Amino acid sequence: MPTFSSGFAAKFPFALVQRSNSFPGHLTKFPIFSDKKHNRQNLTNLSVCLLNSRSNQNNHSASTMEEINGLEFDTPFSSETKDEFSKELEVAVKAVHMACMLCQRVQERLVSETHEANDQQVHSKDDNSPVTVADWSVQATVSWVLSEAFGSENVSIVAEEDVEVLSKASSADLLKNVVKKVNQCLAKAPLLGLEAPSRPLDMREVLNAISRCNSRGGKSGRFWVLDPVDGTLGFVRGDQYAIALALIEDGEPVIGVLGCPNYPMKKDWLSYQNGYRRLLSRLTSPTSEAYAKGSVIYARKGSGKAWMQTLLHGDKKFVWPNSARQIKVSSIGNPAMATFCEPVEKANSSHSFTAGLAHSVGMRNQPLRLYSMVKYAAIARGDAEVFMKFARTGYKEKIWDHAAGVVIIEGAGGVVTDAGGQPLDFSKGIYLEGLDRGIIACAGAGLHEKILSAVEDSWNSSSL
Ligand SMILES: Nc1ncnc2c1ncn2[C@@H]1O[C@H](COP(=O)(O)OS(=O)(=O)O)[C@@H](OP(=O)(O)O)[C@H]1O
Ligand SMILES: [Mg+2]
Repeated sequence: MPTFSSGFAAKFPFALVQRSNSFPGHLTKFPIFSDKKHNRQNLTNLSVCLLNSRSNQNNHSASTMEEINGLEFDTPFSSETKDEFSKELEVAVKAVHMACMLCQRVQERLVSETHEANDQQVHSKDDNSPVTVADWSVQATVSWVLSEAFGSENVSIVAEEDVEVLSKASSADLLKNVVKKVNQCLAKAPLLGLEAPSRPLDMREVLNAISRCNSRGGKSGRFWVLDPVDGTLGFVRGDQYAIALALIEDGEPVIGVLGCPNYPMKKDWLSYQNGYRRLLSRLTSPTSEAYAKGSVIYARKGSGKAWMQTLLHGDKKFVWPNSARQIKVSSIGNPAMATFCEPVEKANSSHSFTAGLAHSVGMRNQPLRLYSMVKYAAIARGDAEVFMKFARTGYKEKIWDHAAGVVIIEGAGGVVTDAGGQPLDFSKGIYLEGLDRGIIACAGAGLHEKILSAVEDSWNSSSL
């Protein structure tokens, strides 16, 4: 049910409301009141509410967009408009909420422990990238939840982690810790309306849940894609990270869910990279509104919408779809006002090339450097206008680092392509095969075109 601020009601005095699902159907004008009670009476049983904007929706002033972004909808999928993939979406969102709770707990400990204790929590994979107890625990938890909901024979998952390190004899304590975290997390399933296991899972069952995620993707059929902790560096540094889950059908991502446990409620806090948590706790009290952080963002392909929910706290129950708020990309099209985001690590994307591109299109703001797919979330929430990533030649982007983000940005009204303007191809296995140079996501088509042509102009003279 939407609620409206008095400012919004003054600007948009009525809503066009559709009584049936036959779009555009019979539209009726309903006055908008600034109090919940009147709107509730007015809008009960009405399935679609089209806001009567006096101006073009894509052309709102910043203050108007804030007000639209601030609308509370607690029924993104009403019973009358049940859509394809609605059960998949519901289960995926709930699984990601659970994963967020698990990660928050692990990160709290990681950042509060001594360096020596931390060394035992962070492990190295063969490629030297870091992995923590949270990566395996989230992968086991999400795999178990999806298998329970849809039957393990129907669930195919591509995910980042395997059980190689965990299965070594020297990893016995680590495995015990993972099993403990998974069981603690699954015990909370009833809070989300999901079933908890009838008894705690044992080591074998946890290892099975992790290694079940061994799909290699492909161009036909349905599979899930999971990055249990994206931005592991940010995670271990007490900074931004994300849990990313997507569903791919016949090579196309159809559902995207991003858990962003440290996404601050205030946009300004996003720019404090490194030591984000320390800074936040120094400047605000844990009870203040600014401290409140964390969201789960999701979208379903073709719905033209993206949604955001705040994280669960304490023993509060979650009743789907809980309180979801629609999010939209920024309406800023002028490069001089736009902000671009990019990976924190120079090794993951050329900062000098993106700085040159930004300068040539007239972007003047400092880049927002964020770990993980929180960058996709920032574009979808309207907190930045452009995301660019240009990895070194030879690096192959993985599908789990992008699938959820693409669905969400598109749902929020933005555009994501490679640097040649082609959609990302999720149908070729675990890599984004054929990716042309880099990834460019934008709030609007105008900015996107400008950056694509800047890439064409400067690529040959770059060292990439
Ligand atoms: N060399 C290189 N170039 C480009 N990308 C790489 C590279 N190495 C790894 N990765 C993948 O990038 C994921 C992290 O990307 P981010 O955008 O979060 O980078 S950064 O940490 O902010 O610098 C990271 O995801 P996680 O491993 O889940 O953290 C990797 O999948
Ligand atoms: Mg990743």
